[in-house]
Amino acid sequence: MHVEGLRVRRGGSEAIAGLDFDIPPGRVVGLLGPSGCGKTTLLRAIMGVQLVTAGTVTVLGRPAGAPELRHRIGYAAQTPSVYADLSVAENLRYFAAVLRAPRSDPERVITEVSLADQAHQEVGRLSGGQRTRVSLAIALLGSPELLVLDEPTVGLDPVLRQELWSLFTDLARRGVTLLVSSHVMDEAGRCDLLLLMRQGRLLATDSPDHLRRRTGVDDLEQVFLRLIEREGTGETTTAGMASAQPDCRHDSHENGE
Ligand SMILES: Nc1ncnc2c1ncn2[C@@H]1O[C@H](COP(=O)(O)OP(=O)(O)OP(=O)(O)O)[C@@H](O)[C@H]1O
Repeated sequence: MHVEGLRVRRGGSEAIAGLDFDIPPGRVVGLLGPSGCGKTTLLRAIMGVQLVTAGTVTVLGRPAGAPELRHRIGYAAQTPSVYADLSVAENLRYFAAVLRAPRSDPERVITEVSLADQAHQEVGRLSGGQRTRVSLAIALLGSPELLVLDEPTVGLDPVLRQELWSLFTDLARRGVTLLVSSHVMDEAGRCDLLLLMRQGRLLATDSPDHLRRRTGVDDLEQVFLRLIEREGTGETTTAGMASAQPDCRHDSHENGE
């Protein structure tokens, strides 16, 4: 994925104020930053559903929003788009048919998001965290090459969060690229690469380990604060827009971008 000179205006102000970065395939990439910093807007631009003021977004070698990308990208928005009056399995079967995903996919993805026990429950009667997982399961249908997930772990207990992050790492090992937004810093440490955003700009694009080394602090929340301080003193330019470093690679990368 390649983003260059991206600018977006929303509600009369600049939600994205000039972004440039690359995401190599087969990584778990965390998009982190405070509420309102532009994470959802960036994800929408990557999905091709956001009007942009300037810049280009290239996804899997095609312009964002190109029709042929529909079957190659899985997207779970922050607000789950699922049918409340259908069961989990019925929702999955419906979306699998729309996406022409393999017939065995609903069962597979229900297990992957740990919803097997709720498969026959109406979605409207599930908890918020369970509904989010239905949305995530839909994004996994058809085994997409890129998964774009907007805050998929909100409302989940630590055990489920851990399970989902293991699933993300597993998928990346199989060559899937994951872009996952979160404002929970303890999740940042699980990513191969972090995009740290603030007020529509990137503070840094780097692996958690490099960021720790660069700032001299271990806790990623403190790393973020350090980078903000440095930005105030004009030091962040070196904190840079580098792509993923060699030591944050997974073993296999089947998908070229
Ligand atoms: N529908 C909208 N109309 C106008 N402005 C919007 C709209 N949605 C978001 N914005 C503005 O765009 C900016 C970026 O919002 P965005 O939703 O991308 O942030 P975010 O980082 O995803 O926040 P959160 O973590 O709270 O979801 C904010 O200033 C917000 O007020």
